[in-house]
Amino acid sequence: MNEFLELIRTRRTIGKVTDEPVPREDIEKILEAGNWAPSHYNTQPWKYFVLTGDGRKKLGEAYAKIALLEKSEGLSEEEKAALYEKSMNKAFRAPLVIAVACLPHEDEYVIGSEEFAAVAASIQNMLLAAHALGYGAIWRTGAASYHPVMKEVFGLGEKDGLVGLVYIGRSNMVRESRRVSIEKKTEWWS
Ligand SMILES: Cc1cc2nc3c(=O)[nH]c(=O)nc-3n(C[C@H](O)[C@H](O)[C@H](O)COP(=O)(O)O)c2cc1C
Repeated sequence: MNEFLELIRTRRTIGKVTDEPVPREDIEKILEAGNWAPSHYNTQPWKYFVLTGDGRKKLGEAYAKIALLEKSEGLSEEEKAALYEKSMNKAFRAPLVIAVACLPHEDEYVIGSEEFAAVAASIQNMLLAAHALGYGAIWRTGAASYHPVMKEVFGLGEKDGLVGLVYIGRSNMVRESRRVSIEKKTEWWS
């Protein structure tokens, strides 16, 4: 148990990883961890898109299309091409990208925000599993991940949404992180 608590404590957001491919059996372990997250009414509203190799191209094209739509005003053709390439490369920052979407259940008793909370729990499980397996991982979002183009690329419906793009790979990167003390975050009522 102490080991598990240590794992939670030592997980860090790692944005720089090598190109070394992640074996399928490790990917499946990470997905399995995600799939065991809790969800109200056990709706399990998550959907995973596993992007490796050229499978990352569609994500790159989405980043590039969004960048051109949002940032290309006033740019020369050469600058637009550079912006396209830079944005496309974002999808290739790790050998494995797992896009995690929330597909909220339609039943009227299901609360939409809880569905997204459940998917966040699923992502945290995946980050911990990746860390346990010795990988570096980062949960990325940013304006592009909520853009209609991104939704279209992943075939998401109106009420669905991308909750995170989880980039995973081997890394030697060491990062420190800080937390506000639990005393400042906690009221004890007894
Ligand atoms: C919803 C969400 C979105 C995030 N998006 C990004 C992101 O786009 N880029 C990034 O560098 N980190 C992103 N992060 C990671 C946070 O920056 C990171 O968790 C925080 O700085 C604390 O660092 P630690 O995870 O190493 O403790 C995101 C985290 C969450 C929960």
